[in-house]
Amino acid sequence: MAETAGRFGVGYALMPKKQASFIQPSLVEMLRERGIDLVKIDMERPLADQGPFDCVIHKMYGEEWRRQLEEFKSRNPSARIVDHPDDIRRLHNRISMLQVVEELRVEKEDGDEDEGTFGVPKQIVVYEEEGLVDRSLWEEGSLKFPVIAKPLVADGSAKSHKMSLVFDVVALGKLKPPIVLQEFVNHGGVIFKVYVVGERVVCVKRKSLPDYSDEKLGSLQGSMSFSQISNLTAHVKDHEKYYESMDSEETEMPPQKFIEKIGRGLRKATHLNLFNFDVIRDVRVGNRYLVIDINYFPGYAKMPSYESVLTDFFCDMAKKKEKNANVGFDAVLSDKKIMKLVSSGCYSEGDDGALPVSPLKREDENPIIQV
Ligand SMILES: Nc1ncnc2c1ncn2[C@@H]1O[C@H](COP(=O)(O)OP(=O)(O)OP(=O)(O)O)[C@@H](O)[C@H]1O
Ligand SMILES: O=P(O)(O)O[C@H]1[C@H](O)[C@H](O)[C@H](OP(=O)(O)O)[C@@H](OP(=O)(O)O)[C@@H]1O
Ligand SMILES: [Mg+2]
Ligand SMILES: [Mg+2]
Repeated sequence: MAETAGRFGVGYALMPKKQASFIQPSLVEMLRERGIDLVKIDMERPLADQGPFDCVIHKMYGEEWRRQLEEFKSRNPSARIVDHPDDIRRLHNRISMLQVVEELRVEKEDGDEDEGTFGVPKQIVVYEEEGLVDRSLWEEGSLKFPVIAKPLVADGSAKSHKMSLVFDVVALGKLKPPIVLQEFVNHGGVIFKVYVVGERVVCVKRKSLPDYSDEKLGSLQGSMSFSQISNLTAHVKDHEKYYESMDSEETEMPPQKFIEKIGRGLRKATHLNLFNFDVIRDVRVGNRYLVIDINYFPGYAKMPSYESVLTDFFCDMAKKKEKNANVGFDAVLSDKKIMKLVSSGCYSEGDDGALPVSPLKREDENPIIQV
């Protein structure tokens, strides 16, 4: 790797399809200009022998990979792992995935508009086939049809996205546990996909399943299968055009501050930096928002301005690294190093507090040790 002094190295471990969608030349170039080098990790060699990396990003699983990360971290304690397998694992089970939402509390601040409330749809998990025809589920009114049947395991496999909208008990009996039965909530045919990248929260609209009126339901039987209906899959080539069409969609966006508070609350609760969550607005209660899905390391390239959002994320990390490298030593960075930091592009003149120490500012305040 080229001269790394003053640069910030990011190693990535992604499956080929994910690498093709996420590591785009536009991202590599924008990062390079800001002093950040994206380097592919060779999965055939020990991670700890590669680098140097200030940060490792990944969407890989398995005990061997976890061991590699731990070995790398033990030899590079100041490097960041984004994100830790233990924190990602919670999202691989559709019950534990949404438990963090149920436990989340969001403070209403003075002056906040009436943002509404949030939660998750009613859902149960069925582990055995006999549980699928247990009349008590329906007689107590704990759930009502239609329900969405979702695989309990959300591990990124095609199988984990295979779902069905179930209209009656006969269709339930054909499902294969373990399975989550989640109440279908009419939401106006539009879903809000909320991308979180560190402190950044970006909400976009996507097409979703349509609403089902009572009379329509009266004529429906059995079930309807679908998969990744709100993902911008290959058939949507022109993302920009798609977003323009969705912008003209009259469904109102949720209050941005409210969504940001939920996104930042989930980030704090899960310790994750790279995820998105799907939100639907319950048409029965205009300002009731339900989180139905949380995804680790989603399709960021589908997010408008993904390059600059990801670049800001890595630049924030690079700034923190420089600050940490100097905190406690009252070090004064030489002008040369300051210039190198500024030239690396992650800092700009006048960044308030961005530079670890500013000799001019610090000298004004109090004598500090020269290094
Ligand atoms: N409780 C619900 N009520 C109404 N529609 C729902 C509900 N749950 C899911 N859907 C619809 O089904 C789609 C897929 O559900 P979900 O997002 O849970 O699946 P997924 O396979 O994890 O999707 P992704 O590609 O986002 O990972 C949603 O985008 C939405 O259109
Ligand atoms: O439209 P988005 O960005 O939400 O689509 C994502 C989807 O939400 C999941 O994150 C997928 O990952 P898995 O759950 O692991 O399958 C992403 O697939 P990927 O191949 O990009 O990782 C979708 O892009
Ligand atoms: Mg989803
Ligand atoms: Mg998902």
